[in-house]
Amino acid sequence: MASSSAGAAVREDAHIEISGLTKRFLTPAGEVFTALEGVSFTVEPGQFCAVVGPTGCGKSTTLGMVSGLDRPSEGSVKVGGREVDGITDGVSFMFQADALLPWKSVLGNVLMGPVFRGVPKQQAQTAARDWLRRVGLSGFEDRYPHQLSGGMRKRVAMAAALINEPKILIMDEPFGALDVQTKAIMSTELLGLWEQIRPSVIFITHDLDEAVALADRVVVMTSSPGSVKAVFDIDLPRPRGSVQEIRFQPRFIELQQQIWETLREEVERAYARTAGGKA
Ligand SMILES: Nc1ncnc2c1ncn2[C@@H]1O[C@H](COP(=O)(O)OP(=O)(O)OP(=O)(O)O)[C@@H](O)[C@H]1O
Repeated sequence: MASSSAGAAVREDAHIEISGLTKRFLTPAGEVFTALEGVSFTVEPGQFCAVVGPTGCGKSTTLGMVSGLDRPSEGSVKVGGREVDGITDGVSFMFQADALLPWKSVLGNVLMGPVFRGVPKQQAQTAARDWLRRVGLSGFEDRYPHQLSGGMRKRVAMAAALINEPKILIMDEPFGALDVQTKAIMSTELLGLWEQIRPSVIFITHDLDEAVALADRVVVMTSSPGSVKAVFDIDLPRPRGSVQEIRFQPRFIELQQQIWETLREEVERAYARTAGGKA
C-alpha cells in the first residue's frame, strides 16, 4: 500500500500495463479485421485514466482484454506485474446499460457481490445498506430497478460495483445515457466515492469534458485500427469538487482545447469513413 494525495491508500497491485496490444477479428466474410494495433499505455495504481477516441476505434475491445474476458492477438496486459490470462481478480464494472437484475430489489442487487465472494449474508446486508447510504439511496432498499429513475439506477450500479472494494474499476460510458445535469451530478459523486476506495480506473467516454474533469490521465486513440495517438496528464488539483464548476477554470479550458486539437482529426477521419468519404 502507498498513500495517495487524495483520500484512501492505493494498492500497488492495481498497476495496469498495456503493451503492444493488437487484436484481430475474423469477419463473417472470413476476412481478418484489425481492431487494435500496438496499443500501449499504463495506469498507475489508484489513477483515474480516461480513454477517448472516435467510434469503433477499439475502446471496448481494449477493456475486454484488461478484464480478461478476451485475449489479445499480440501484446499483453499486466495487472500488478502479472500477465492477464483469465478473468482479472478484483475488477468491478460499470457499463452504459444498467447491469441490474430486474427481479432483485435494490438491496438484493447490491449485496450480490459480497455474497458471491462468500461474505456471510448478515454482514453483506450491513455493507449493502451502508453503500446505499453512501450513494444517497437509504430508504430505497426494497424498491426494484424498474421503480427507480435512470440516475437512481446508476447509483445502485455504483454501490454494487464499489461494495466489492475493487482494485480496478472498468467503466464503459457509464453515464452515457443520462441527461446532462444528472450526468454531472453522478460524475461528481463518482469522484467522491473513488477517492474513498481509490481503485485504478479506466473510464471510456465520448465526452471530452467529462474525461478532463474526472481523469488524471487522458489517452487519445486513433481511428480504426485503434492505436494510442497521445497521452495527456491532467494537472487539475484534487479533490476536484463539482464536475460542473471545474469546466469554467482556465486550466480546464486550456487542456480541453489542447486534447480536442488531437482528437478532432481522428473523429473527422472516422466520420468520413462511415459517411463514405475518403479517410
Ligand atoms: N467480436 C468481434 N468480431 C468482429 N469485429 C469486432 C468484434 N468486436 C468488435 N469488433 C470490431 O472492432 C472495432 C472496435 O470495436 P469497439 O466496440 O471496441 O469500438 P469502440 O471504440 O468501443 O466503439 P464505440 O465508441 O462506438 O463504442 C469495431 O469496428 C467493431 O466492429
